[in-house]
Amino acid sequence: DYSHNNRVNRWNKNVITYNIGRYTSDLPHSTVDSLIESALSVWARASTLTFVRLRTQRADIMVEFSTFEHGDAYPFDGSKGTLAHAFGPGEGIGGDAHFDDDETWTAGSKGFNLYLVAAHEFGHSLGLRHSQNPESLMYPTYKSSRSPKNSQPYYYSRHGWN
Ligand SMILES: CNC(=O)[C@@H](NC(=O)[C@H](CC(C)C)CN(O)C=O)C(C)(C)C
Ligand SMILES: [Ca+2]
Ligand SMILES: [Zn+2]
Ligand SMILES: [Zn+2]
Repeated sequence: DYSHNNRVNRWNKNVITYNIGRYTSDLPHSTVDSLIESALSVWARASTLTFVRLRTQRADIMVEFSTFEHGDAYPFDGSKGTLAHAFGPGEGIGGDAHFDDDETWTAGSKGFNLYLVAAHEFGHSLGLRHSQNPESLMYPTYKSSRSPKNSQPYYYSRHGWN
């Protein structure tokens, strides 16, 4: 299971902060910023959560691109294979989302679509596990064919958020 959940499985607040650290060189910073923001808005729409971006302070969700060994117990594996991972809600590394920068990150259908992968990772950052439903955003395998609109997480509408 790629969501390295710690024992807490929900944030105990509705305003979650995020901070984008090291960027990928595959895309302009502004494009990365907007794809990350769009991926978070998917979850904001499906819950009562609000996401606030911080620039200098440590945030609940630290977003970074890195390769191989990068300071946690889950080193990346070069091109292909694992694309990213994220930690369940909690202090410190809890909530953080890391993207393997040995992948080619795109805003379109080439390489790996950052919006789709980020939406999946932020699901873990909010405490969600994988779904066996191939149409779900939380399906464990990347599928570029998934159109963002029909992968709206129905989770909260069925289970509620708080
Ligand atoms: C193309 N490679 C894959 O499909 C790989 N899957 C992933 O990298 C998952 C992320 C995707 C679903 C965005 C890892 N994960 O669950 C993170 O939370 C493998 C299935 C090979 C592990
Ligand atoms: Ca990889
Ligand atoms: Zn996952
Ligand atoms: Zn990591």
